[in-house]
Amino acid sequence: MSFETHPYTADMARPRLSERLREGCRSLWQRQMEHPFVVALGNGTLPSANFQFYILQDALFLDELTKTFAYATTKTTNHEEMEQFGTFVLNTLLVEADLHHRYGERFGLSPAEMTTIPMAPTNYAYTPHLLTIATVGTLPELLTAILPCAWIYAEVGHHLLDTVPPAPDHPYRDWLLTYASPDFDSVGTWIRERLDQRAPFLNAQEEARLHEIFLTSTRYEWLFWDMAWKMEEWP
Ligand SMILES: Cc1ncc(CO)c(N)n1
Repeated sequence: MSFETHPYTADMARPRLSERLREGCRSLWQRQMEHPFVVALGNGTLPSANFQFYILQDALFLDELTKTFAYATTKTTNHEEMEQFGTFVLNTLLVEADLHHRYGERFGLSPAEMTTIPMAPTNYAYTPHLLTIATVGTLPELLTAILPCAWIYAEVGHHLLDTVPPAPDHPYRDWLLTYASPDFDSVGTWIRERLDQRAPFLNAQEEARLHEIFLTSTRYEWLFWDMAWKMEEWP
């Protein structure tokens, strides 16, 4: 029986699954906002070498995130979901890649040149975490693995914009406006809705696995800021 036809019996007193997942790593979420890379990105003091490192790594990351969304289309027969995952594929390529290419241009790099840079260690570990779940995991597992990407960036974007409204000449203004936008919020909101809708059909073991996956992705999101702050290198 599919989740669409099964009666949805939400326990109103209990926080939603997505809230429980975030609550499980609350302090690490808070530490994302306080990471020196994030703070400096927000107030515009981040050295351009760090931002350049970050954008180049993130362009590589987004290619793998696009593939993860593409795999998601194969894990559902619900047309609305298939369409939304397809939209995420396109938007990741068009909206975010456009942002990256504009920054790439500022650094004098063409889109092709941007992909010749090798992945730094953290990126090289994070992306297979997503792709493994995308290929062999269930749809709730996939949704959980990508949720911190969407949710943390929206929270970071809003947090930074609220803390220091960026001046017109803020060097990272476009980045801040992209991730603090209602369009970007809707990505995380939609993923949470779909996951929460499936929550009543998961057993304790399956839910425990989701906590593990969510924590791992959240850890990698923190490490990604840290990678760019330290301009992480291979030995
Ligand atoms: C590492 C990382 N996580 C999440 C996002 C948001 O899409 C991004 N651009 N990069």
